[in-house]
Amino acid sequence: MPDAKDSFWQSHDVQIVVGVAVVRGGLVLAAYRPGPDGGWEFPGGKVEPGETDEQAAVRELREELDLEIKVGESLGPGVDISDTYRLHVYRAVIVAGDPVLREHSELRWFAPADLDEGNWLVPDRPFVRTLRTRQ
Ligand SMILES: Nc1nc2c([nH]c(=O)n2[C@H]2C[C@H](O)[C@@H](COP(=O)(O)OP(=O)(O)OP(=O)(O)O)O2)c(=O)[nH]1
Repeated sequence: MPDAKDSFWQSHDVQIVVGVAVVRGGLVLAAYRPGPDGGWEFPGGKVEPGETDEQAAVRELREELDLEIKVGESLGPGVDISDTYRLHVYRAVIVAGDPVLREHSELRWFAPADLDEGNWLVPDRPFVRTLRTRQ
């Protein structure tokens, strides 16, 4: 029998935020989210109703960076950002364009060995570790 806690979780919609680890020439693209809760993050954003993670990733990178990408493998299980948001991260390669700075304060290409998860948003850290150790 499900108890009250189970039915709460079952009825509770979790919204997915998709992050994209764009890899080019062995380097990973990081974007700096400004503000008091800022830090390095993967470009991306919230998946809209009716969209797949992949469609959201393509749309967000077009909007945020003017970049056309091809989405690849998932970097691992989703990580909770809060009670309502969960982060999914995928690898991607560039199909066309160069990243244009629009919404972040900085864009930087990191060699995997130089990735320091301590400077990243907390939910991103397991994915950053995966990139550093399994490039
Ligand atoms: N884009 C992105 N957001 C992340 C990452 N890690 C992480 O905790 N977040 C959080 C920050 C935000 O609270 C939330 C995503 O919000 P967002 O502002 O990027 O989403 P969005 O582009 O759809 O924008 P909006 O709904 O505010 O208009 O997820 C990450 O790697 N990339």
